[in-house]
This record gives sequence, structure tokens and C-alpha cells, in this order.
Amino acid sequence: MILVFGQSGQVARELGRLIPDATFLDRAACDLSVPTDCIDAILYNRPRAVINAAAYTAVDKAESEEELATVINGHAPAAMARTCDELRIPLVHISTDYVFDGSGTDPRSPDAATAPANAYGRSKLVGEEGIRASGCAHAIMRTSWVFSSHGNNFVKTMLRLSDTRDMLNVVSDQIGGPTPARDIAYAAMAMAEALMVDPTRTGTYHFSGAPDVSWADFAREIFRQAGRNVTINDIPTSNFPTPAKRPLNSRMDCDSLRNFTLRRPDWKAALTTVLEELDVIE
Ligand SMILES: NC(=O)C1=CN([C@@H]2O[C@H](COP(=O)(O)OP(=O)(O)OC[C@H]3O[C@@H](n4cnc5c(N)ncnc54)[C@H](OP(=O)(O)O)[C@@H]3O)[C@@H](O)[C@H]2O)C=CC1
Ligand SMILES: Cc1cn([C@H]2C[C@H](O)[C@@H](COP(=O)(O)OP(=O)(O)O[C@H]3O[C@@H](C)C(=O)[C@@H](O)[C@H]3O)O2)c(=O)[nH]c1=O
Ligand SMILES: [Mg+2]
Repeated sequence: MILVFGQSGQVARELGRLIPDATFLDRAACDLSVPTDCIDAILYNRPRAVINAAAYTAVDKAESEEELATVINGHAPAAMARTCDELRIPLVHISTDYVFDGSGTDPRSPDAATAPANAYGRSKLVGEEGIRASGCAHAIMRTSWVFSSHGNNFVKTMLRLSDTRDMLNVVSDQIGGPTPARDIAYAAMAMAEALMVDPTRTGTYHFSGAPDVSWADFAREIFRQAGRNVTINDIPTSNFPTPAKRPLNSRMDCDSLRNFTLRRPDWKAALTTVLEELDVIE
């Protein structure tokens, strides 16, 4: 059996479709703000592999709740990893482009220096470091700009705003790869399977949708496909103040995905499917 932390989140829901026989732990079954509960959950379920799809993902709110975010995104995954090491089972964990400072314009490779610019990014980095220190077989999959038909994401925010607005200001100087949650679920499973056979594939991998675009370009493609007439004004990040600072360059070098015969997903095609699921298009 595969044990998944998370049930209602974007990636957890897609894992639910892909591997319905897995055991999914919602917050009531295991609250990550109590890391020892993660240990108990793994020992109780005795899985073949663990996928952590739960996290504190409210980027702006994390600025005022960094301690809680650090327990959920940092200490809980570290506790999972130590238990996975004891049981000699692999852990697949999902991390973020926000562990980088976003300087420059080149795609970041997995071994590039981390330097998070916000509390959420720092909390996710604590998780990465705890997992590496545990010695367990693991894949840390860094992804970015996740979207799907469930939960909160940029696609749903844009569609909601367009109900009342025909013009939106969207930042055009943050560049990254929008990533379909469905493809993340598939990749997480591929990594878990590979690690069960060959734990030496342990490492940190980048997985983001192609091509890289700005949030403004992403918004334009959403409304183009949705057939909605919404004007997107390109604005610099400085004109969209938020509590948390976001990296400008979220481009990720995903070449090492070849280790798992995976490739960057085509986010525009996946967006069509998501808009169909949302009944925005037929
Ligand atoms: N969303 C994005 O754009 C990106 C996400 N990631 C990473 O991908 C992973 C999956 O993200 P995504 O699916 O979008 O996340 P969501 O925000 O959609 O879901 C987060 C999940 O974590 C659960 N959760 C939050 N706090 C706790 C807690 N204290 N105890 C137990 N469960 C908790 C939530 O449960 P509940 O429903 O009960 O709140 C929810 O199921 C995360 O590791 C995230 O950091 C990486 C890059 C981009
Ligand atoms: C709603 C809105 C947002 N924006 C900007 C703000 C921000 O820079 C960008 C995206 O907004 P979001 O709130 O979706 O961004 P955010 O929640 O920061 O998204 C991040 O979530 C975490 C969990 C990750 O790990 C990251 O990879 C990334 O996906 O768009 C506009 O410019 N105009 C708007 O009308
Ligand atoms: Mg958000």
C-alpha cells in the first residue's frame, strides 16, 4: 500500500484518481502541525512508500505564521523521512520554486544554491533539508505554479475575477512554468515506483510545465481558451504589493527527469482539460 499525506489538496486529489487504492490521510487523520502524528501514521499503516502531498501553501499568510508553516512544511516531512528510513521505504516529497531567490534569467538546476525570499519558501527548505539529513530513500520534486480543477489556484482565481471584471492587472516580470496537478501526481507515482526498485535514485528533481511564461501570459491563455474577453494589463511586481516577496525567475532546469523517463508536461493542453472539468468549456 502507498500512504499519502493529504486528501483534499490539488495534488492529493489527483493522486486519488490515479491510485485510488492508496491510503489518504486528511487533516483529521493526521495533522502535520503535530509531527509525531506523522510517525505514528506511517508505523500504523506500514506502507511500501510514502508520498507527502500536504503542506501549508498560503504564501502571504505564512509571513505572519512562519512558526506554524515551519512545523507543517519543515518538521513534519523530516519526521516522515526519519520513519521511512527506519522502515527502509522511500518518501516522495513535493517542494517549490520558492526555495530560490529568483535572481537572473537562467533555468535553475536542482543543485543550484537555495535562498528563499519568503517565509513559505524558508519553511519548505527546512523540509528539504530534514529529508536529506534523514538518510531515507527519497525524491524531492520541486514544482511550481500548480493548477487543477480543485482547490485554490491561479486559474480559478482568474476565472472568478472575470465574473465581475473585464480588465485585470497581472504581473509580467515573474516567469515560471505552470504545472498541472495531474502530471505531478503521475510523476510522484513514477518516482515512488522507481525508488522502491532502486533507492540509489534518491535526489532532488525539478518538474514544471512547459513553456515558461509570465503570470500575465498565463492569464491571457486562460481567457483565450475560456473564450472570455478579458484585457490583461502587464504590470511590474512593484505595482502589485503583497505581504510575501515572490521570486522573479522561477524557471527550472528539468533535465534530470530523464532519470525517470519523465518530461515537462505541456501546460496549455492540460489547461484545456481543467477548463472542461470546470464546465467553462465543452
Ligand atoms: N500550489 C502551488 O502552486 C504549489 C505547490 N507546491 C507544493 O506542492 C504540494 C501540494 O500542493 P497543493 O496540492 O497545491 O496544495 P493545496 O494547498 O491544494 O493543499 C494542501 C493540502 O495540505 C493539507 N494540509 C494543510 N495543513 C495541514 C495540516 N496541518 N495537517 C494536515 N494536512 C494539512 C490541506 O488540507 P486541508 O484541505 O484540510 O486544508 C490540503 O489537503 C505542497 O507540498 C506544496 O508546497 C509546490 C509548488 C507550487
Ligand atoms: C490575483 C492576481 C495575482 N497576481 C499575481 C500575484 C502573484 O505574483 C501571481 C500569482 O498569484 P498567486 O496568489 O496564485 O501566487 P502564489 O500563491 O504565490 O503561487 C505560489 O504558490 C506556492 C504554494 C508555490 O509553491 C509557488 O510555486 C506558486 O504557485 O500573480 C496579479 O498580478 N494580479 C492578480 O489579479
Ligand atoms: Mg496561492
